[in-house]
Amino acid sequence: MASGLSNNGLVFRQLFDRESCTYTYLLGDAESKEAVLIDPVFGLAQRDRSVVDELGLNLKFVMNTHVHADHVTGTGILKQTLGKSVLSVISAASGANADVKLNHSDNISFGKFSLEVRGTPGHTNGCVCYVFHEGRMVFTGDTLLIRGCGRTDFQEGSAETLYNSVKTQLFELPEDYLVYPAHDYKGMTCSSVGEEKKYNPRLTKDLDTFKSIMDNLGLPYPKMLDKAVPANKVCGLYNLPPEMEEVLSGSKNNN
Ligand SMILES: N[C@@H](CCC(=O)N[C@@H](CSS)C(=O)NCC(=O)O)C(=O)O
Ligand SMILES: [Fe+2]
Repeated sequence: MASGLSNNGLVFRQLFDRESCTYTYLLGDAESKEAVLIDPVFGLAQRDRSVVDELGLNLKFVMNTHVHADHVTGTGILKQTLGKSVLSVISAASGANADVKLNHSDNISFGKFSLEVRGTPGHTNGCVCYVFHEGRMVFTGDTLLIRGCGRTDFQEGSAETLYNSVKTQLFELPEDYLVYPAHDYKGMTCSSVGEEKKYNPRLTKDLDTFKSIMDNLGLPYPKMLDKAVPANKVCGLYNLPPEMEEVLSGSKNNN
């Protein structure tokens, strides 16, 4: 195996979308070549596909942490271009369509590795985090951001539920576990459970203060909200904005 590609047999890449500031994560087993992709973005499906191909991996699962509101998922288009052996994955509680619908404490395996599913509602009802114990990492979606957390003012959001999810499901993990969120807006790439327990300006507060912070974030709604949520309930393949439909018909022609 070429050096620099893997660590203890793990292949790991953090990929970024400049438009929505979304992180997509590729995890693979260098031995069996099985891999998973977490939170892909529609417009970057070709990039993701190239990385997977160049590293000699075979995607087994394309997974989402939740129904995203700010971008269309790349799940459907990747499935369409890579074939039926690639399975889409999201939580059952999300209410979205997928090949595999996860529940709390399920496991997703790729080669000799596996991800533990933890239900972490609050940002949305169907949010889950993926804990990768072998790598001492957790993929937190929009539940826990670096020095922040997902907003709770749409998509069934509840500040109290999110607070309890973080405290019981994430802050109980070992402090050295690295935190990999679905977004960062300030150029940060990863954190750790210990750092967030100590420095997160929202989640170090008591519940009432947290609720008041969340009630006063004053964030504009994501520009894509009305288009992204319905599209993401069906793997990002239907009810797409016209410019994305064009990409999709292109991908069919290229098959
Ligand atoms: N400006 C962006 C949307 C930014 C935003 O609302 N981000 C979400 C995660 S995507 S659902 C969020 O929870 N942010 C929390 C925070 O504190 O920033 C756009 O228009 O797309
Ligand atoms: Fe979100």
